[in-house]
Amino acid sequence: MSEENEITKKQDESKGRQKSEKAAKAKQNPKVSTAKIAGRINKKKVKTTVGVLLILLSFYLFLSFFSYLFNWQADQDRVMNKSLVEFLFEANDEPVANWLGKFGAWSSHLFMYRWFGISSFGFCLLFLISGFKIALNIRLMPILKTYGITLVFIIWSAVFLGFFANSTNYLGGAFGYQLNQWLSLTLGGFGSFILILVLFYLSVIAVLNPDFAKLRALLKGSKQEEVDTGEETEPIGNPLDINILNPIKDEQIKQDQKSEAVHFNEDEPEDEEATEEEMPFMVDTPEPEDDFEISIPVDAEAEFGEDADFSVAVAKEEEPVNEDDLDKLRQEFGEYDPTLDLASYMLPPIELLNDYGGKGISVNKSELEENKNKIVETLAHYKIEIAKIKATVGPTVTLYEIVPAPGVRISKIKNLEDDIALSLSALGIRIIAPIPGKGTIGIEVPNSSPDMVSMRALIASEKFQNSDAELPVVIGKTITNETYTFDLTKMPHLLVAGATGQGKSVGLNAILVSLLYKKHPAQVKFVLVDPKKVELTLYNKIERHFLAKLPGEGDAIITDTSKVVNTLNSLCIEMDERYELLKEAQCRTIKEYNAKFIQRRLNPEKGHRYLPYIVVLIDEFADLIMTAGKEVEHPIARIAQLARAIGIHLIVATQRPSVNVITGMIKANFPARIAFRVLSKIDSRTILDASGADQLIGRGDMLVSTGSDLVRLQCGFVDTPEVEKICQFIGDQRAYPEAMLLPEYVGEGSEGGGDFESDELDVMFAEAARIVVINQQGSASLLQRKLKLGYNRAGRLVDQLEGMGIIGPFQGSKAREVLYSDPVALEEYLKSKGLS
Ligand SMILES: Nc1ncnc2c1ncn2[C@@H]1O[C@H](COP(=O)(O)OP(=O)(O)OP(=O)(O)O)[C@@H](O)[C@H]1O
Repeated sequence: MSEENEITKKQDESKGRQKSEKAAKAKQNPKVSTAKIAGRINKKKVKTTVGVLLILLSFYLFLSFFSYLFNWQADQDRVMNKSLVEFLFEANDEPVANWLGKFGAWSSHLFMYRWFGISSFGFCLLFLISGFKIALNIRLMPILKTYGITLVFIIWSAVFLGFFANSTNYLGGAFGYQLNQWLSLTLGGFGSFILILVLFYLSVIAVLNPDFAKLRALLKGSKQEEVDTGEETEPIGNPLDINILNPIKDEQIKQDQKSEAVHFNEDEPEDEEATEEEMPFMVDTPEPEDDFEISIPVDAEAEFGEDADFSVAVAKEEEPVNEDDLDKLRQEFGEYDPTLDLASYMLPPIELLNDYGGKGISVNKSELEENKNKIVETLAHYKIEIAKIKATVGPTVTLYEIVPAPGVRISKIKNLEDDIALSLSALGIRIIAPIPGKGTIGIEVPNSSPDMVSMRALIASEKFQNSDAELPVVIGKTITNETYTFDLTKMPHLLVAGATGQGKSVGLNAILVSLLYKKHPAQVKFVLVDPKKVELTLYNKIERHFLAKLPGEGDAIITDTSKVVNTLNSLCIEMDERYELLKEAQCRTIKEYNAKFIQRRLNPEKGHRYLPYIVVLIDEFADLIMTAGKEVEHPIARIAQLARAIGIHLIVATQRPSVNVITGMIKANFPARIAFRVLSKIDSRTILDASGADQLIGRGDMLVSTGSDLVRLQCGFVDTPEVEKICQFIGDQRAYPEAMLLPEYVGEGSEGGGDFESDELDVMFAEAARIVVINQQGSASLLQRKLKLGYNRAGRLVDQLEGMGIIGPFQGSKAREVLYSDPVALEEYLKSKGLS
């Protein structure tokens, strides 16, 4: 009891000291304190106030203008030629006729008579939309566009109406009337009228930018061909106007709040032998994030719809093109926009995610004090003196940063690492000696009541929303409560390990959800491998938007080992094809290639296409290696070695990070690794090349290694129902006709089928042979399409065509050679075999 009192007393004293010190500091440094005061003025409150005032002003002006239309004659004498002050404070006590009093009479006279006449009503609209945007972050209309159109309309209609006025009045206001007077002196009445009409025409062109090509085409009675997406075609906006990829961007995002240090015992030690009580000790308490506000503009679709119909069929309309023609194309159509096929696609709104950690980080001071004392005691036991100790409270773990007393060697502490951990004997203690980049030693101790980090807060964080990464991923929060994001393209592959139940699946969902919140279906595709058959099934709903699969496969999510082998080999073919395309385009990376394609500098007639990133996620890799061994290891190693430049990225997860699963070859190609809690030090070393993952506390506590440094994070939590809602939201939107098809891969067993007897041949053999020869292309996917066959039957037909000498053997990424160039010769051959 007395001990407790003493601690409380000390804390009070330290608080008192803290306050007086802060006051002293503020006096010494007035600049800092002014900045602090300014910081306290909540920007949001100022914005809300300004916005509400604008909305009220718009209603006030609207009513006063409206009243002016009926009462202007009654008030005009009193308002005429008076300044606001003169009018408000005139001796006359009689009320004015305007419904909104003297100020209403004066302001409506100003706008309607002295300025722009009746078109001044347009200002009410401008104040209203600005007010809504500033106060409530609601975009009633596209702001810039509305401003442009309204201001042009106000000026033009004032001039137009002024043309018909005999004196200054509320039609065109003084502006419209005077301008007309001057114009008719300069150009004459008729000339002015023509000029006004010309101005109208120019304004329409400048503001609305109508599509004259389409008008011309309509007049000629010919319609442009429209892009065939296999579904109902929607009006497609001008690609240059579209910014559907970042609907959250200009929404208000609350920033991560910076850590604020709470100091205990801030006095510097008076003598070298600082006692335990006098030890300088600070606690860093990262403040919880405010409730974030985020809304997705619901009018995104409407905006695109407003634009002129933009039907692009570049490849079909133009003959094979050279560079000059491509330039012409670019000028005519603007840049290519890969998202146009699904122009109305909307990113999932943040409301689909739950807010778990709303209350923020809780600090238990007595727990902190207790842990600090234990650390100091333990170190004293090993004769290690401490100059300073500081605690940073994170969501699940508190980091005690120790500055050893002068003369104490860090290596001494490092050598005693295990003993110290044993003495502190708390679960999940990790010692970092020294903390890289600092001369301090870190001891991480789990909090007794950990806080959850919700995915919602991570997605809404400024860092993620403003990330310009190609494949941005937000996965968790660091110990200092900072949001941790990374670009998957830079990793460029990820190895994820963790014992069962430690948060691996949640982590994988967090990665996928991050990408779904930032990317359009045209930009990224997922290949999902789920041998457990239950973890990833939720993503079935987004098959036609985001998934890629082998031709002829029913389900896009792969659960069968043999299909994994085929898919990985197919990805190798895709990789080779992409390298070929990059080589032809003289680009080094997919980013450069796509940029060139968007600028229409690559010819689709030559096989160039926009290349989406492909993220391959393999859950339970150990299971695969056990069943398929080298068959999967080989293509995975190939992709891992080569695929970074062409946009294929692997995320491989496993429960058992043993050396026969994570082999040297795999490890060498996966520099970035994520470890959730594992069961042994050996597992930790296998995955991270360092211990530490065995000391994590589970439930999303994890270590991320990016080659050079190791960061401890608390993984963002996203529950299955949330993922389901996100997939449902995406799945309900318009989709591509089918999942992205990967290149066809015919397994080794089915190569070089040998000769066939004619009664063994498929009944569609002759038909298939004709299709192959007419198209001069020997592929199963062609037969599948033309004959509407399943993948297996088309594959068998290809074998038979090869066996009968109509097409050549399988050549990896290249199409098979067709050995008959002439349909007549083929018919003769078929006749000779009795097949025609
Ligand atoms: N980031 C997190 N924050 C809070 N709790 C978490 C977090 N991640 C996981 N958990 C808790 O741990 C439980 C197990 O997580 P998860 O299903 O991801 O484990 P797992 O490692 O994938 O297990 P398995 O390999 O058996 O599927 C979750 O149901 C949840 O209660």
